[in-house]
Amino acid sequence: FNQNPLKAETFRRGRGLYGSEDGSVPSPNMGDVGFVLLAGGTGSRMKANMPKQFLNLKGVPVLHHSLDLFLERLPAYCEEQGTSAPPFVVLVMSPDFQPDYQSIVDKYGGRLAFANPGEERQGSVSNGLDKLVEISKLSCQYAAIHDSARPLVTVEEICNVIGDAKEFGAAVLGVPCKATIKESEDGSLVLRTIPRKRLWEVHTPQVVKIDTLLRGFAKVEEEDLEVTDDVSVVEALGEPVKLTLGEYTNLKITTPEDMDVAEAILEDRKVEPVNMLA
Ligand SMILES: C[C@](O)(CO)[C@H](O)COP(=O)(O)OP(=O)(O)OC[C@H]1O[C@@H](n2ccc(N)nc2=O)[C@H](O)[C@@H]1O
Repeated sequence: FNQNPLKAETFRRGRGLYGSEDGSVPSPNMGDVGFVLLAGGTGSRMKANMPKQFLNLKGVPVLHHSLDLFLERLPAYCEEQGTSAPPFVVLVMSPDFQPDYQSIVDKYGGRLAFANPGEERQGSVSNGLDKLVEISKLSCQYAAIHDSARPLVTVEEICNVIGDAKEFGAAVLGVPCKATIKESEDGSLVLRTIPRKRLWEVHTPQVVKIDTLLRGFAKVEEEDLEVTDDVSVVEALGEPVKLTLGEYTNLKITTPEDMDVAEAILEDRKVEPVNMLA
């Protein structure tokens, strides 16, 4: 890599090796894509006095990074490209915090709506999806579900994953696993090692046809399956899910040290975080 700066750069950015040859970004029509932004967790692993989506990341709450992206930066990019912007964002948030965010909902009149969280992430997605179907009056064909705990996702990644969902019906951002992963039955002894070249760590947004998601949720409920992400319900139906190469930087804030890493990554970027409540 030292002798080949281009390859080193490609590797660092996670692009090119597995992604489009020329590194071009598609400009899919997003006029039929609704976003469900999940901010309904309690963040117990963070050991903070408030849920992690409200912690301060480079001057603004973690959640605001995604709100600004979905409500401002992505629509601006779509306009620049001459394509339709995503028309709706559903913000899944505890009723305890909704009054603090009502002014943003009012500001984006009709484009942004609240939904209440479920007990688990899956329940929050289901509530968000119902709200999206209600406010979009069936005009959205696709749902892009995003964890507010992933504040570093980029416009480029979103365009790529939406482009793939339009082609395959469902797509998920992810990166090839860097670590060797062991499976254990009892949490003590190794059962086996899963060949690393088959493993991907997946991120969000996960973009799925709404009608497929609704069918998948019905099946998951019927068979009492446990799912920790959204495309799992598509897998449960036996339908294809495209892996869209994302960036290693799209990390999920889970434990305190993730905040420092996220802050350092943001330092490197030109985007100035915006306080959406200001
Ligand atoms: C979808 C993936 O990101 C793919 O890697 C993960 O599987 C998600 O894993 P997870 O353990 O559910 O991650 P968490 O960080 O606890 O939650 C992800 C996001 O869902 C939201 N969340 C969680 C639980 C819940 N009842 N309602 C929610 O809206 C959290 O606020 C967070 O923004």
